Amino acid sequence: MRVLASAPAKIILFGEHSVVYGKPAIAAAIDLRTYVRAGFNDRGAIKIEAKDIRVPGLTVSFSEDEIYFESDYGKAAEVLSYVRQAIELVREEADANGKGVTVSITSQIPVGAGLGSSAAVAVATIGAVSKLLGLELTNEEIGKLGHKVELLVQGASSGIDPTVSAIGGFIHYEKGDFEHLPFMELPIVVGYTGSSGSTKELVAMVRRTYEEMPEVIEPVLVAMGKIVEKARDVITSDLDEELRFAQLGRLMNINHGLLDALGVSTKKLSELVYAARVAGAIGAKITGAGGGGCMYALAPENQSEVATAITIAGGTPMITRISREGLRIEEVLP
Ligand SMILES: Nc1ncnc2c1ncn2[C@@H]1O[C@H](COP(=O)(O)OP(=O)(O)OP(=O)(O)O)[C@@H](O)[C@H]1O
Ligand SMILES: C[C@@](O)(CCO)CC(=O)[O-]
Ligand SMILES: [Mg+2]
Repeated sequence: MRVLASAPAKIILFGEHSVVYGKPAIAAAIDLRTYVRAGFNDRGAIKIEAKDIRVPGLTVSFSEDEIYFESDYGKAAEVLSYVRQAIELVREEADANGKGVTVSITSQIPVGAGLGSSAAVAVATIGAVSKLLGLELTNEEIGKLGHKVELLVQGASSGIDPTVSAIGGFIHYEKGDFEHLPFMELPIVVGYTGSSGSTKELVAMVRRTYEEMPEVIEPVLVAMGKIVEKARDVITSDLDEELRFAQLGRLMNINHGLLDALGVSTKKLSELVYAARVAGAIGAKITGAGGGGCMYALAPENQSEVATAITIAGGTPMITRISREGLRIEEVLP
């Protein structure tokens, strides 16, 4: 038997980092996906084939008649830890420890770019392997297992990324509980800096600053939580669209300033944010953990001008849509 599953990327509209401290956040699944194919092997081993991930530390040396491959095995294992933990958790749930499982991954999501590649790969792996092992899990349960994977690998995770990747759509999230917000088409442009940041390291960096000066950082996190509540009120209000976008844009700009204050912006991210605003976006901010990765801009009138400005500033623009669907079983073959 073989199973193919897919799970989407996400953007965090408001509330990244503060959500790790129990504050609310708003996120949406977007139409970039990670695909995981799972099957059995008879070696009793976990075998992972990850086609889109570069393994750091691989060295190949050539001599007259031999080719040597040398690899930093520690780093290779670390890079695959989300997938490995996901498979181990499902094998445990299914009482199938020791069962040989092979997974093969292909992904459209840039890695370490704030678009939830870690959550999508964990959720799609859990989806494919649970189906393979005959476990009946709801998408919500799979999101919770994805959260466990992120906690095991990163040490800290709010769970918002695996939740939105598993269930899809547009959500308000707080301490493990989520609520679907009314669906709205968001005229956004995502701008990718081309560099990556590790969520594990960025979350740990914010934690260190918080522990050094809680009296300074706590009010920043509280303000971020208030931004999210205000944004939810705007999204669910019956104000006309123009007014709603104008208010959301201002809230995005304030949220970006506070993320910068936490130290998770970079020169390039801020350049893309300002380039988008100058080109007419009504709001722009980092999305995800920062330290590189992506920003997004709200541009109801002029998505293509904003995309061009992001390109001129050295970024890669992506015009994406919200994905109503989360985890999807694409194919089950006997
Ligand atoms: N296609 C993939 N195949 C295997 N592992 C992947 C894949 N995509 C992501 N990962 C794992 O996820 C890690 C990146 O996760 P990280 O949380 O740091 O960034 P992100 O999820 O892309 O961004 P954010 O958490 O800010 O939304 C990679 O180093 C790798 O371990
Ligand atoms: C930085 C963070 O808030 C969002 C990463 O997409 C981490 C998390 O919520 O687990
Ligand atoms: Mg991640």
